[in-house]
Amino acid sequence: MGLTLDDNNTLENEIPSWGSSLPVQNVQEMVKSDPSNVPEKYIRSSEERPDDANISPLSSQIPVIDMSLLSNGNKDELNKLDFACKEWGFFQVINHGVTEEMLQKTKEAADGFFELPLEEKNEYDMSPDDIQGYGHAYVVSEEQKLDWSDILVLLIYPERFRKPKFWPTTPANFKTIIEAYSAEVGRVGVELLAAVSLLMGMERGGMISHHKEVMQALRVNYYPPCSRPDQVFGFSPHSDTSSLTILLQDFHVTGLQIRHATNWVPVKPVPNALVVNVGDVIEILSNGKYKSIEHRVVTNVIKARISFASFICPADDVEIGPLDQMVDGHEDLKIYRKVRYGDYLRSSIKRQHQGKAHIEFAKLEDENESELFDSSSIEAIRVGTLGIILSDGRGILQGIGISWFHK
Ligand SMILES: O=C(O)CCC(=O)C(=O)O
Ligand SMILES: [Fe+2]
Repeated sequence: MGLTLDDNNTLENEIPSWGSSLPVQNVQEMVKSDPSNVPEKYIRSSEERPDDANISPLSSQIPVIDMSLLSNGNKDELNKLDFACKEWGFFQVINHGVTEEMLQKTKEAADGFFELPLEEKNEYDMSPDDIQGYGHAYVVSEEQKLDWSDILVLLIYPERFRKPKFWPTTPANFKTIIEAYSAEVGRVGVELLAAVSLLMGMERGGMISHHKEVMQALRVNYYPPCSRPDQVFGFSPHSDTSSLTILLQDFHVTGLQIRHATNWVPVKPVPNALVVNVGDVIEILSNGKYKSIEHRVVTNVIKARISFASFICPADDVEIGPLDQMVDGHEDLKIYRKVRYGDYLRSSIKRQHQGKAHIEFAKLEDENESELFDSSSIEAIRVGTLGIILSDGRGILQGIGISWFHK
């Protein structure tokens, strides 16, 4: 097959590939044909299920950040952001400048797409080697449990990475609206990263330059109603591999829950607010000071829910590791190693979502574990030695010895 130039004049095979997901049944269609059916593949084990006993009443304590104050350099608001990123890893943003009309139009565009007949939506089907398009993500084995949702993933920035074949042409204004909304979200992301830069001891532009070229991806999540919301997840517990995620959620249907201590806190919609969370990149750069919090989505019996997750990420070849100023120059305090962002992202996409397990890729050996094996704390008895003595013929001997010990 020859190379094709797309609408952005990019050779399609110059667009990096981040991974793929196995094709699975369309959930929206499954519910349409039999609303009471919940196949075994979606039913979680009793230890894993959404459990009402662990639901926290602290929803109203999730911090609300006023972006207009933040942009005007208000110190109290900056301190509030510091607290939010440290203690919650999640916050809602108000006065962000994205108009109510735009939020509404964005939701209508997605409603219009998901209402299309399956055959039409399938024109945007993810190809087997891609995570862009209409389908599912993080399905890596035939055995794993599945999420009660369908998704549409689009790479927005850099523009040359877009694949127009995945952009719905119905509703007719889908592209214009999603582009306009995403540009606004990009602006909010830059503003928030400027504030985070100040908190991490940099100039306002520090984080953005650290990203080299911001990559922004959009995942539109569609969660159909489910007759057994107590047994399934709309989205399995996970943390995001982004720097920041900016989420537009349904203002009437609650579904998102975030981990706080040992409980799960529902993120109750604040009208016209955007929900923002710290992603793994900021957790790694800040050496764990700012937390990329595990979150999950639960379903309900009555109403479908749509959310728009915009992921703000660094360029593929950016090295991410704890910034020196976050450990006061103490190398030994670093809990993460330096990794190439593209490698981090790819290693996480290869895995099934299992909370924060994927961040291990960037973890240095656990301090406590290494203490456990500190030789000074072990009284060992040498039980054997294997030695090899080599002579170079001039009487100079070299020895190699391997000893084994028993405590
Ligand atoms: O639907 C939501 O509220 C959250 C979605 C999410 O966590 C994600 O897309 O990464
Ligand atoms: Fe997420």
